[in-house]
Amino acid sequence: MGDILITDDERDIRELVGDILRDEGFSVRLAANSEECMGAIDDEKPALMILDIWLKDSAMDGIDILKSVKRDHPEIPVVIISGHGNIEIAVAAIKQGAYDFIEKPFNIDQLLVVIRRAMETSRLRRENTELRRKDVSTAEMIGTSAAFKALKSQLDKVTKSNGRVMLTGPAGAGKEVAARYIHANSNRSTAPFVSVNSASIEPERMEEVLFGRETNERGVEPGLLEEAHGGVLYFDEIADMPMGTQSKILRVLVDQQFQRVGGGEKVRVDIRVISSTNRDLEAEIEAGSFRQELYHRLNVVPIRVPGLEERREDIPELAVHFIEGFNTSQGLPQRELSDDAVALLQTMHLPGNVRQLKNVIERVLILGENSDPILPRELEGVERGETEDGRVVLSGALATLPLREARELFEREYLLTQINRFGGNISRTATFVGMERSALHRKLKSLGVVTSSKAGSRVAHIEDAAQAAE
Ligand SMILES: Nc1ncnc2c1ncn2[C@@H]1O[C@H](COP(=O)(O)OP(=O)(O)OP(=O)(O)O)[C@@H](O)[C@H]1O
Repeated sequence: MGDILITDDERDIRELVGDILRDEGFSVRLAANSEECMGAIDDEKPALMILDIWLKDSAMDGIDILKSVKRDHPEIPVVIISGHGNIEIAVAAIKQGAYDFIEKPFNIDQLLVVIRRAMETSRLRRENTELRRKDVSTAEMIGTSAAFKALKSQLDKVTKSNGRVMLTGPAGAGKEVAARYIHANSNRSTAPFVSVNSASIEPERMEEVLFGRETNERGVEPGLLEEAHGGVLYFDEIADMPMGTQSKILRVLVDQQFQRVGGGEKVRVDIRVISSTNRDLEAEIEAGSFRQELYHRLNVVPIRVPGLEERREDIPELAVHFIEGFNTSQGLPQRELSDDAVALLQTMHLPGNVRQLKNVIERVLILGENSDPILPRELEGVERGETEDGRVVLSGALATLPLREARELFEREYLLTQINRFGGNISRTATFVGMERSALHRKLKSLGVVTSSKAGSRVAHIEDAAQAAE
């Protein structure tokens, strides 16, 4: 967080305010006239300004400085100090965008209250802008693989309806992104998208958070259900919802109304519910930890979000998207990816899916070298099974096998990964691995690797495993 810039031509006042704010834990800079003040802003943008209206021996007075700051840095809150009886000027300053004003001689407690409030308002404003930005970017769905196109066309079919959707798929695969996509393309897009992370709310507070509260002292405090009115309520990992809350949500879905905690009146809301899980809810029902009836109510349109494993072709496009995103949002370097780095990303084990890919990219941009392009060595060695000096680490199983079997095991894993990386396309795989197409076919056959269609894209797997699954 930046500091507070105090501009006052009266040395005693400027130093006194400075000392008090320092004692309160703020860092401060002092300016005696308009030149020092503008110079200090150019050096480093302050988090807040305290500005005297009358400045002796200055090219600009306080109002001129205020106008210039509001034009160039509208986000900096400015608190004006005005002389006693200068109310009109103070009001004019507020019209020019000052956050508040205090009159001389002022009481220091009063000044501290105004400063704290101004800091808090500006923090909330920043967070809001951040959230809006996040909202827009999370509604973006990047990917062109067959599996991803199949997902998108399923999502497109449900945007216009009001049907409850249950998104399933592994952690970090993009279930929330898919839910936001439905919302952004539906006729509810101008109403809120409210996300409920069932795991992060303490079970005993769950009902208050969802349904809101009514007390004599504080009146009505709306919950997330009311906040989502007209829009979408997204239950992230629905399996984490406590059983008691599950019954209450079920009742809301049946009755279309509910009561706030401590309240008597029935509240009606118009919400579309989208939920997600990476667990097997049918097994949770069997185990008695999820209500069957709620499952049926929520699972009207089930949609599976494929893990990154099934759409490795999307990795280059996603990686570039994240590099650009981190450049815009955090000013991280805009770097190119070398072909080898792309190949490595596409073959890496990424159990955390798109989220993990995003983290890998962020880490490289923060910790990596500052030259172009990004090289494979920057993408942590351990993730490709190598030690720092580039030697391959043998897994326990591999190390105990004779060479021929070990080589077979390696070849099978290697080719499976490569085929999946190229979306099941044998010609492209053959070119990359440096084999004739027909030789590759023979090799795959001898290793028992087959390809088949899954969710619209071709995936490779081991023959026996496929048969076992059927
Ligand atoms: N298709 C996509 N395009 C761009 N970014 C994506 C895409 N899919 C996922 N992401 C990004 O990956 C991260 C994880 O996505 P998201 O939170 O939607 O996953 P999730 O499946 O809901 O995860 P969890 O199960 O852990 O809640 C987010 O930062 C999101 O922005």
